[in-house]
Amino acid sequence: MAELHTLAQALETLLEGVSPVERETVALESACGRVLAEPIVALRDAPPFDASAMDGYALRAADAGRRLPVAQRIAAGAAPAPLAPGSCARIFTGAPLPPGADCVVMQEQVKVADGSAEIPAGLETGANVRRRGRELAAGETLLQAGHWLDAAAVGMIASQGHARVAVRRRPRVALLATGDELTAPGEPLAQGRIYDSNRYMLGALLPRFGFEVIHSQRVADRFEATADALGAAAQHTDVVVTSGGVSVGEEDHVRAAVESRGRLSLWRLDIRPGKPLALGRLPREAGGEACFVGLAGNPVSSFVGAWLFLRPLAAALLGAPALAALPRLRACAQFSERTSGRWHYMRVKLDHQRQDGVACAFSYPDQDSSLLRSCIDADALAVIPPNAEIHPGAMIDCLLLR
Ligand SMILES: Nc1nc2c(c(=O)[nH]1)N[C@H]1C(S)=C(S)[C@@H](COP(=O)(O)OP(=O)(O)OC[C@H]3O[C@@H](n4cnc5c(N)ncnc54)[C@H](O)[C@@H]3O)O[C@H]1N2
Ligand code: MOO
Repeated sequence: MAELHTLAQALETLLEGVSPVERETVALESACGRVLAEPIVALRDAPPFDASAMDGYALRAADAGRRLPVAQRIAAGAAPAPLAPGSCARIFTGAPLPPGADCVVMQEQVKVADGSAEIPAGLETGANVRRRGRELAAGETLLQAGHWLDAAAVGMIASQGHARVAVRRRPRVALLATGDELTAPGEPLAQGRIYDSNRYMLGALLPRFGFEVIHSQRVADRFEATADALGAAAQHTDVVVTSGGVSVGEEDHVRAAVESRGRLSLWRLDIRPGKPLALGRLPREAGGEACFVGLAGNPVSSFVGAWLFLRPLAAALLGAPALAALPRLRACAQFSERTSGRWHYMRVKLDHQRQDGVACAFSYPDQDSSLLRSCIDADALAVIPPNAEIHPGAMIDCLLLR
């Protein structure tokens, strides 16, 4: 029997020679979920001027404790005149402080009559003022290349006045589901057949990792059909992903098809689920190669394999090293498990409230790799070493599915 490879060996094989894809420029409105291709450097201080943090009155702190004439009214967006000593200005939240003023008092603390304001004593310089450059100084690096853009990052880029941003293009994937038993959802189900769920599950998961699924099809369990589909799928893609057909049965043609059209680099891992996972490369006629990832057909094997392999592959293709590894969390197991000679990746639900701030991990009761239901609501994979026995209360490593 062929040797079982470790996850680390497989990741090294998969990522060898993989470099980031080209860049493109996109409108900020569609930048969320994309990865920066170059750093964002602050063009200007943020805030760009000293601004009032309250609706109230701007003045010199040294003039506090007196009645001051209200010399001007400054709304947000205005360009104020200098403030003479011994006077104050009506001001609103977000409005620029007039030159000369150094603090703001909230209007609730001020009595106004006949055009002058009774200012309480004891105001400090800087009170209720958002200082220029408090958030960001011009020239400072706001975001590094490789940063995955979330809503906050998109907002910060907008706050610097950029309407477009340089990102990595989405790595392109072709998804092939092998299996004569597979029927497309929506079609009648004949005896002995099942609906194809992997192609839909993977088609939903991969865009979350940053991929663009440009091709998706079912492939019959025949060597020629599999080889032709693999060869064609590689031509315009960065990655070809298959599900099923990588095990040892006579109907499993994927490995032989990869060998005939490209090269198979590694097969079979010491993990459960996902043991028969296969990796390789498929050449493109125009030059270069597509990465090949053959996920085991059991739905959970495909799901777990995608998180363990396609997420780091996306990170490498996007030049986003921070996304390469799933975040780890120690949690307190609330279940028993005896592992085989393989590393088990159990689908668990975490409860962060349960035990003195320690997260508790609840496993789906039936961890068979055919049951995709075990992945619903799973927020982590509990990683249990080979030949181990886990009991409730044991502290275990979990990989967060995000
Ligand atoms: N004699 C052995 N048999 C098996 C071994 C082994 O080592 N020796 N390994 C088992 C393990 S572990 C797994 S995992 C599976 C994986 O096999 P394949 O990758 O070849 O997958 P298939 O045989 O094509 O399918 C397995 C299972 O999953 C269902 N499936 C496949 N594709 C889909 C899809 N798109 N949507 C929904 N369900 C799908 C398929 O109907 C099968 O039930 O092999 C074991 N056997
Ligand atoms: O590796 Mo299979 O994925 O155990 O069911």
